[in-house]
Amino acid sequence: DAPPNGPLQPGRPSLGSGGDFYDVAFKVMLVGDSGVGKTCLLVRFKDGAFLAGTFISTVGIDFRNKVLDVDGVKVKLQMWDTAGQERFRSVTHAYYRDAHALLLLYDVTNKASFDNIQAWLAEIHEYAQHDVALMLLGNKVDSAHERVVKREDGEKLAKEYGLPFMETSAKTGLNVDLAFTAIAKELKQRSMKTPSEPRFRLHDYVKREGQGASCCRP
Ligand SMILES: Nc1nc2c(ncn2[C@@H]2O[C@H](COP(=O)(O)OP(=O)(O)OP(=O)(O)O)[C@@H](O)[C@H]2O)c(=O)[nH]1
Ligand SMILES: [Mg+2]
Repeated sequence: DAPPNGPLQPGRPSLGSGGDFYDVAFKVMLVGDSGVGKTCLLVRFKDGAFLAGTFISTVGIDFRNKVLDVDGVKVKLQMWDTAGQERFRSVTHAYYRDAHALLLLYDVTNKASFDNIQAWLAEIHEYAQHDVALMLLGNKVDSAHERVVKREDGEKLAKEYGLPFMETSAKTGLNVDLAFTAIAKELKQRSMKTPSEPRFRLHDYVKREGQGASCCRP
């Protein structure tokens, strides 16, 4: 139900089919290995809750909407929660093309999910728009004892590919709102033709606002 993302018309919000008013809408897709916490991250952001207990793997693709107020502009994020399982890959490939932003997740307690990031990036390169807004997230940082991927490893990989990076926890909520807000700010800025406004810098914003281990480094 998202309208085409034409120029903003403040004061003339669109009415979504769910009865939600918004000025501009974007599609954000979550990708990464099965079990890294994509669905939990989305549920945490949307409902402020954590899905503990039995892991229910996503089948195909799922949708959730949320309207955010970004500096006085109502930004609707239509969020696509993809299945990480290999057997659904052909289903999710079809959605990449329409995504304005991608959140690429790995699980800091699962080395394989981190090692697979490069394969995910290759897939993104193949199927997504070349200018898609992309952010790397290392999830489950609440599980300190099970951690096998160091924060520095995530930072290094992100730097190598020029990606903004944060560690998150769907369980505690750490940096979850921030990740989606940062993406919304970036997309809003890109869609607005106001050269007078200082350019929003996703990298700097995430670095400045992100919480976590950065507090403890020298
Ligand atoms: N400790 C901890 N557990 C988490 C976190 N996020 C998710 N989990 C757990 O990890 C498991 C997988 O989470 P999901 O969100 O369903 O994973 P997914 O990436 O959507 O997996 P697929 O749908 O198969 O692609 C569940 O048992 C969650 O409870 C987190 O931040 N911390
Ligand atoms: Mg899922």
